[in-house]
Amino acid sequence: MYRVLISDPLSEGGIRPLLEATDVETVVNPSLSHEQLLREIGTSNAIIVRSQTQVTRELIEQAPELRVIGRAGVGVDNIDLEAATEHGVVVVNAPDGNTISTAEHTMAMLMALARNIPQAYHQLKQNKWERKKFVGVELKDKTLGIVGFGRIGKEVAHRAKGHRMNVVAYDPFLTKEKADKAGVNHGSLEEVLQQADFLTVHTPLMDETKHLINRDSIQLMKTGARILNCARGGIIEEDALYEAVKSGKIAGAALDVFEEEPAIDHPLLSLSEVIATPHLGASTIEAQESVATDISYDVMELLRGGTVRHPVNMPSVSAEMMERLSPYFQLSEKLGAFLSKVVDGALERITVYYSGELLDVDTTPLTRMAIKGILQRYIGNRVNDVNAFKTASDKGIVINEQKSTSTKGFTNLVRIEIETDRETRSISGTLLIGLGARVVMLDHHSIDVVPHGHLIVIQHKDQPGAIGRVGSLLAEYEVNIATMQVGRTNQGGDAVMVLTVDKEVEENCREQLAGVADIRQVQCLTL
Ligand SMILES: NC(=O)C1=CN([C@@H]2O[C@H](COP(=O)(O)OP(=O)(O)OC[C@H]3O[C@@H](n4cnc5c(N)ncnc54)[C@H](O)[C@@H]3O)[C@@H](O)[C@H]2O)C=CC1
Ligand SMILES: O=C(O)CCC(=O)C(=O)O
Repeated sequence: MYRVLISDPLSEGGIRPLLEATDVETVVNPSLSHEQLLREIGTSNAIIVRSQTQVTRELIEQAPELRVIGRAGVGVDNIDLEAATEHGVVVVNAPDGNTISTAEHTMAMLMALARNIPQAYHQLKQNKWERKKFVGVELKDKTLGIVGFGRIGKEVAHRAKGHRMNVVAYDPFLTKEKADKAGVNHGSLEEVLQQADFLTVHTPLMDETKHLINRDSIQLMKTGARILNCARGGIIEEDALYEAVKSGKIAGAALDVFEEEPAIDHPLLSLSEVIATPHLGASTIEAQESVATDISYDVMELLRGGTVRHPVNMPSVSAEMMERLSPYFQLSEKLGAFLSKVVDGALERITVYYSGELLDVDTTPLTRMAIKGILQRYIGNRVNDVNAFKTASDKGIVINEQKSTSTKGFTNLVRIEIETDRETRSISGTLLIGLGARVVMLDHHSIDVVPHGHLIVIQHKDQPGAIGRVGSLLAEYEVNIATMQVGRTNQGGDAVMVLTVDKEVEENCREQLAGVADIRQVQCLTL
């Protein structure tokens, strides 16, 4: 049974899949104190939040069972991604469901800002019929500068064009060609700032975007321009905006978000030119139902061992690529686990080679599984596919990935090589259609072994009688041999025997096997 904690208000309809799942216990409590939250997360396998709950390192460290943090929305700046990754916790968001609502909210703010609607409404409610004071500006033929041309930025552009505005956008991923296709002008950040009558930001809040719009950038803007922020507080430097509005450089601002929320008694709110909403961009029935449904499905999918569409702290793989790669996940992990259990010494370097069908695909997810398989021997399930690379690099292990044209006659081949301070060993495996994973080489010996169950790997000298002696000894310990493979380089030379047996081999038995003439090393492993 999985335990999922929902600590922010989420649409009831949206979380129905979770409430109805027979393998999930869902705890919904959006008003937990900090102490209660620490206690509740301690036994949860997943937590789902919006923007209120701060998923801090402290919280993550209190949650030994936590596997997933689900964000019902886009921004993940309230989640300590580094701590989540370090602890192998997958962070997943639901970025599609609130795009339209946030773009529509931005347009509502744009129009309200241009026509002073909140201010005029406020006066009228106080029985003051003021008309002269609230003369606005038209949007038609004005330039809307958009910083951040992702999902929301694009939807805002589309709507602004409906108002016959000129749109100029800046985004590091926006090329002139893409801008032409979207019917907007492409500019540098400086150009967007210089040309905008209205400037709206739609980037995530990250180190690179913190105070992206600051005193210096505001100086580049036209006097009398207006600024909107329906993305995140902190993208615009609040003190600089305050001064710019106060001085008349900026004619007005519309803010849905603040550096610190809830924003109560905020200096910007004291300015009549500043209109504001309390982080309502995504607050529509449709958006809330949509993000809650998306995140409920993805959290359940992850807990059940599946894959998700929008992982935040691991690279997302397209559905098509996932279909091609997923059969190799187990092969890579098992090869890694196998090799880690026979290699001796402190790990220094892991190199994974791919060939055949795997030559032209991004094999990073397979390397991640291989590393996970290897490191599990040393740190158990503290390593997983989220933190595999980070864990390896924290331990000073160098990871290499290489494509190779050497297929050894197989349609696909994964070869892992581990270098330690004592030796270098390698294993190769392939995926046989309809038959599954096979180990086809251990070091330079050809074998054919299913990487599963209890295995005995014996390094020996190729001499008559070696196999018989091993068989007799195992029989004495009532260990039944299921399969046996022998690989050798040349007659009378080094050889390897890999046996699959029906039960775990006792240490006594292993020691006696190791004492048999011509046997150099015996290793027992379970995969
Ligand atoms: N007010 C609200 O309730 C809501 C706010 N948001 C905020 O809006 C943000 C944007 O959401 P989406 O459009 O869905 O995200 P998105 O990921 O589709 O788009 C963000 C864009 O910002 C661009 N970007 C990143 N760094 C940049 C930089 N230095 N300069 C210019 N562009 C940069 C990215 O390349 C990307 O194209 C979210 O990160 C979230 O913080 C999202 C939903 C609701
Ligand atoms: O959950 C909310 O209402 C906030 C939405 C938001 O800011 C986001 O999705 O980034």
